[in-house]
Amino acid sequence: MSRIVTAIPLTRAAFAPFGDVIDTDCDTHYPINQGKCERYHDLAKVEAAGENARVLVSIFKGTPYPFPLKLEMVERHPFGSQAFMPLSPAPFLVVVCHDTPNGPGEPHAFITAPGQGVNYKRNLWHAVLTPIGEPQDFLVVDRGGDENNLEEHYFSEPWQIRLPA
Ligand SMILES: NC(=O)N[C@@H](O)C(=O)O
Ligand code: NI
Repeated sequence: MSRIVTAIPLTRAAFAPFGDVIDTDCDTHYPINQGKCERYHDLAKVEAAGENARVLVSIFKGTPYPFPLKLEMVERHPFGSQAFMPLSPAPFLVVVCHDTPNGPGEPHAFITAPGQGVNYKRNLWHAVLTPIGEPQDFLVVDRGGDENNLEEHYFSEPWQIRLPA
């Protein structure tokens, strides 16, 4: 079986089983501040569970990866969601897997549009933050708390993730 996956453009519909797309292409927006600001409202479901759970807001300064990407590992966060919102208008790679009785299944790869972010559902298998071509900073919203919130899975054989032509 080929272990090559080519990324497709990120859309709300395609990503819905995995989490939320964070962008302004939505109908949940309305003016605030006497019309001087437009609020794009409630774009992602933030989950934070466990003892002393709280929501964290952080900045990740990501280093780009070479492509095609050699995907050896995916991870998940059993106690919370994780959102990545780029602070610069460049695409990045999103790779997610459904869980199976034998661990993560085949990777699904998406390339974001410039300015699009994602929110991974709680306990979703995903590749680590993967900028493309240049360093990129992200605002990250995820969970803090007492329990260990990181589980890693190393594939028996790596996958190759390609960018669209
Ligand atoms: N470990 C960490 O904070 N980052 C990862 O969860 C990631 O998804 O990049
Ligand atoms: Ni993560």
